[in-house]
Amino acid sequence: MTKRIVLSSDHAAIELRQTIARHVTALGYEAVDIGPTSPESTHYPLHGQAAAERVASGDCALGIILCGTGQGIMMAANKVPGIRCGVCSDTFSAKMIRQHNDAQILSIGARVVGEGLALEIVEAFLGAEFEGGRHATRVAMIEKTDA
Ligand SMILES: O=C[C@H](O)[C@H](O)[C@H](O)COP(=O)(O)O
Repeated sequence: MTKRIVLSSDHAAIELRQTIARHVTALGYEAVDIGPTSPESTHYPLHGQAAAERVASGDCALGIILCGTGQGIMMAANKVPGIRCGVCSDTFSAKMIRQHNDAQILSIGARVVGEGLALEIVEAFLGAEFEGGRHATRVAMIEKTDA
């Protein structure tokens, strides 16, 4: 089955989010872009939580969220129980948040990284798998704080 990837952002990242959604589709995933589409100012917590809920419910396997810095929307997503989201501005971190932290959601700052790097960050995140082992022990320790 095609992996479903949810995408959302605030107003600061609409164009980059749409570019990433097209790239995700070209890579063979199903992009579930939940908007917004209007350039009007909006509130990143709404969009971070909405994407995180799609992942937490199992509707989507992974997520990619964006705001100006990637920070605010990441903070909002991480408030949803069971969600692990990291902000990445480099490909190494994007790979490692999958391999070591089992992050289901990648956050990117549209005012921080350019389009070319953002697409490479997305590929690094989607192309990596959780390694388990000692990392699973540590992720379980994070999960305990949700209980
Ligand atoms: O972490 C928050 C994000 O970077 C927001 O995208 C940013 O705060 C929005 O700022 P403004 O309302 O000035 O466009």
